[in-house]
Amino acid sequence: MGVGTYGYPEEATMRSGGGGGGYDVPDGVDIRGRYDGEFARILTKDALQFVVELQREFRNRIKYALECRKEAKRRYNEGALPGFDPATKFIREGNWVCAPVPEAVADRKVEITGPVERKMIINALNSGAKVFMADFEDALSPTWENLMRGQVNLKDAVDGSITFHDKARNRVYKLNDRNTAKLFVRPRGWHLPEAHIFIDGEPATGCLVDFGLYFYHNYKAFRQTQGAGFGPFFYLPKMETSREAKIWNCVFERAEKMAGIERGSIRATVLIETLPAVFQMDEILYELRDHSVGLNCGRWDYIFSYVKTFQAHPDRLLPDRVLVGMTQHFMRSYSDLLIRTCHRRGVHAMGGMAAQIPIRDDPKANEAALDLVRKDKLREVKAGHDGTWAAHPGLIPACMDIFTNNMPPNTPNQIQSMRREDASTITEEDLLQRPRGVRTLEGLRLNTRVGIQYVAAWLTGTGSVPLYNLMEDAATAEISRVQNWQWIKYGVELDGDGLGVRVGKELFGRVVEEEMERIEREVGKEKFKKGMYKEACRIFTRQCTAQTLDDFLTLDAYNRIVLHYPKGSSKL
Ligand SMILES: CC(=O)SCCNC(=O)CCNC(=O)[C@H](O)C(C)(C)COP(=O)(O)OP(=O)(O)OC[C@H]1O[C@@H](n2cnc3c(N)ncnc32)[C@H](O)[C@@H]1OP(=O)(O)O
Ligand SMILES: O=CC(=O)O
Ligand SMILES: [Mg+2]
Repeated sequence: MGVGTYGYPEEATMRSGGGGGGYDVPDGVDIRGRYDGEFARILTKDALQFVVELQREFRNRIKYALECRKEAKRRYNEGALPGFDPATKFIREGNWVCAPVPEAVADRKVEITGPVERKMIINALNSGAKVFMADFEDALSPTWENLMRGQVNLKDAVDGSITFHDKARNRVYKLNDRNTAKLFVRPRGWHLPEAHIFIDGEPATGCLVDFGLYFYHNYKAFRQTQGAGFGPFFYLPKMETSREAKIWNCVFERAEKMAGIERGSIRATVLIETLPAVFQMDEILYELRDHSVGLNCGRWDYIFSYVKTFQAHPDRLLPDRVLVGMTQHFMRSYSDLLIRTCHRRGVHAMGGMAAQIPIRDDPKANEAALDLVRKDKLREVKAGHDGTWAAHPGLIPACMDIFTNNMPPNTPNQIQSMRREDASTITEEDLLQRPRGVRTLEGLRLNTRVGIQYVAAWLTGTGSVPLYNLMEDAATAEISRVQNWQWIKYGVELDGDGLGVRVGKELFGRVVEEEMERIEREVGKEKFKKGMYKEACRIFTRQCTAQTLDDFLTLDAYNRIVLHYPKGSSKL
């Protein structure tokens, strides 16, 4: 059987036909995802028309921005280093500030994150965190079911009607009457297509679908109930340049015009999570200055991006993944410069995610994990961050205590009090400094064990998982993948365990075999057989041993989760 653009069977593509099997669509739209009465509440003709308008207006600029990424990659691969752009020095040195932070989101001491799953949305909004970042990105496997259910869930959450009945435990979940977290939504990155919705004969841009449908259905209720006249609020992932931020700014302006609301109503926090973007923080804020509520240290993707950017630089190999933390000089410099930049421009400097999660069955290990989280948060608040991320409700009290007790009393943030002028001396060399540490066989094994299990979960519709007592999502899995690739490509010596062995395809092949056996032992034969472990192993192994590094793990794996109507209703 032939394979279509995204690797799915052509037969399915051809049989899908226009009209999306029941959805009422505007001209130029072909819905190829499964029909569902609930999804039809979201995929209304008007909402789709808005997405179509965004797609038509911005598709060429998005394509151009992605071409620019390729061009930058070519330069880095030829030996260039990312750095500050002399042409935009006037922006970095100018005295402009962003629009004032809306009162509704002035206090962001702890933000919980999680996929747009129904029970988790309720738990997160009730969790006591100041903000909930509902995720279509790192924490979500973008199956048609997950995306559309996610939109339904968010709509119900914004209008306050969301409930969930856990039949197994006979427990009903609903929102607290008061003090629910403020909702931010993170759409996918620019690079991901939405292959279940075709517009003018090509897949829609994933993030325009996520943004467009959410905005269209929720802006009115959101501004009344959550934003005090502002919002909706967003997190924007994986950008590399201010050119990309400018597109988002125009998308926001377009949305505000469509809705007839004031310019600057929509607000967004940009994740600084690529190496090129750390040199563009002022420029990114400048483009979004009327729509900004700050920047966030997306530390996991940032580490991934360090490897990716330096894929052709064998002198910048990473040590074991567990050793690349926020105390490495390049990571600390990135966080310090982000704080200084944000506070100078009058917006939040948000911290990132500690990977530890509660360990239920081992109080001692649980206390040790909590201690690591506390240390990480203490470092963040003392450095000047205005808030941080928690992956699990069980971590919120500890994070909240640390941020509350280490900020000036009764202040929602430290934008004014922690200027961090000392960070103005941070240089390109500081931001690029090679991470220190050793490489071990256990590091290679752990990357492999975690990477395969993560991909297996992702292929079956789960985008964030607990593995070995840590939170794993697309960003952490990317580190495992690219680090293996880098070590194999350059035949690095494992210098940390006294073995002196060099990594090559043969050693990696043995590691994969042994780790697959271990995974089977750990998850049990039944689950192993029923799960997608073998498929995940094929994808992960191919990517780790490829001659040239794939840009994203999830772009390749996405081919495996696209299901076109009427080929078969969803198995996920
Ligand atoms: C790099 C980045 O981008 S980081 C941001 C993206 N990543 C994330 O958002 C990860 C979010 N966290 C999670 O997905 C989960 O916490 C995991 C997968 C790490 C752990 O999940 P589990 O082991 O299932 O958690 P656990 O069983 O301890 O959950 C206990 C309860 O807490 C709830 N819970 C756990 N995490 C969350 C969360 N992030 N938000 C809301 N509720 C949560 C569960 O729903 C469960 O509720 P219940 O008791 O009512 O049934
Ligand atoms: O999105 C957050 C990250 O660390 O990556
Ligand atoms: Mg990320």
